[in-house]
Amino acid sequence: MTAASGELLVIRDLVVERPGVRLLDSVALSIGKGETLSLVGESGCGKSLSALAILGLLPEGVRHARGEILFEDEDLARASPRRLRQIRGKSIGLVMQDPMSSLDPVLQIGAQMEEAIRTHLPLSARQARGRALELLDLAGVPEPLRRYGQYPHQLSGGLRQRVSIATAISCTPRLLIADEPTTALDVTTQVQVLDLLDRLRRELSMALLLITHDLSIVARRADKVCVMYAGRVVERAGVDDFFAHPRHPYSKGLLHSSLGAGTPLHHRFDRLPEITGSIASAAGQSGCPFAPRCDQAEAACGKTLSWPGTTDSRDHFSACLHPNPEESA
Ligand SMILES: Nc1ncnc2c1ncn2[C@@H]1O[C@H](COP(=O)(O)OP(=O)(O)OP(=O)(O)O)[C@@H](O)[C@H]1O
Repeated sequence: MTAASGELLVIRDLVVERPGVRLLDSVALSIGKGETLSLVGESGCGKSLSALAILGLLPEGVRHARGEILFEDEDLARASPRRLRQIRGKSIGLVMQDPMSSLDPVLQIGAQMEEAIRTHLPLSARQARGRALELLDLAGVPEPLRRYGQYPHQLSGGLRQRVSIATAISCTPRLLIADEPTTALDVTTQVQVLDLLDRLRRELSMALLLITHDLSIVARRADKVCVMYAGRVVERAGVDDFFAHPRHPYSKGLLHSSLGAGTPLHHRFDRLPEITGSIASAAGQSGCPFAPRCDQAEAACGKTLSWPGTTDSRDHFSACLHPNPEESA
């Protein structure tokens, strides 16, 4: 997993902390050009913080302690605030769960899009207006001219999310980070917004980092998946391989608890246990963070702080001491 292999983004050994607490621990992942990587895991496992670390937007009091974030071979973890401002919005776009938090409620849609566009592109006001209307159209916003003069509260949730997507892609970024982009939307609108992201990814040759807790979205939309637990990546794989041969006990539990009877993804999860207990704030603590909830845990699991995990021949990584039964057979 090197930047030289043509990957767009390579994160290695990323550690993020607040005083006395390690929030992200040895996070490693990579996204190829034009690829969709899904980051999954339950609430508080570090998905959003990983995205914020990429963008150089860690919250106050939270700091990057170690590791590289290579974007097109440039280490963003060591980039200046000025350089990060150039990259954000231009080379890397961000779409958040609640469009109201990225849209300014007192500014007309068009005005805020123009502002975002002119921050990065040397366009006149007239050209920026043309570009904004083009982007609204590209993002499937009906009657772009009318919407242009409206305020965010005058739009439905789905339309607001389309506007924030249109703004995020205004400079044709190479990477779009979408943090739970459909969680606040009804089911039909969710599908439309995911379809839109997929279409834009293909048309603009963008890579997509799709943060979600919904494995059915991962199955349908992603090329690769990265499962996080308590600030660590516990499993990383191509999507087909992940659903056919999940390796980490946490992933297996996650699959089991999220797949209803009759879900056609894979039959083998019928035998897997529910995940009991709750996520431990265990990042950085001694031993496997999942051990307290794992039915395979044994004494060794509590003593393996620096367990590096294993990567099999299909580039499928799992941070578990126990091989799958089929691997050890
Ligand atoms: N501003 C902050 N200051 C201190 N700790 C924070 C801050 N934001 C997040 N954290 C901590 O970092 C850890 C990871 O949080 P993060 O928001 O990345 O989780 P998440 O997986 O995105 O969860 P969710 O699905 O609920 O959004 C949590 O333990 C959280 O309490």
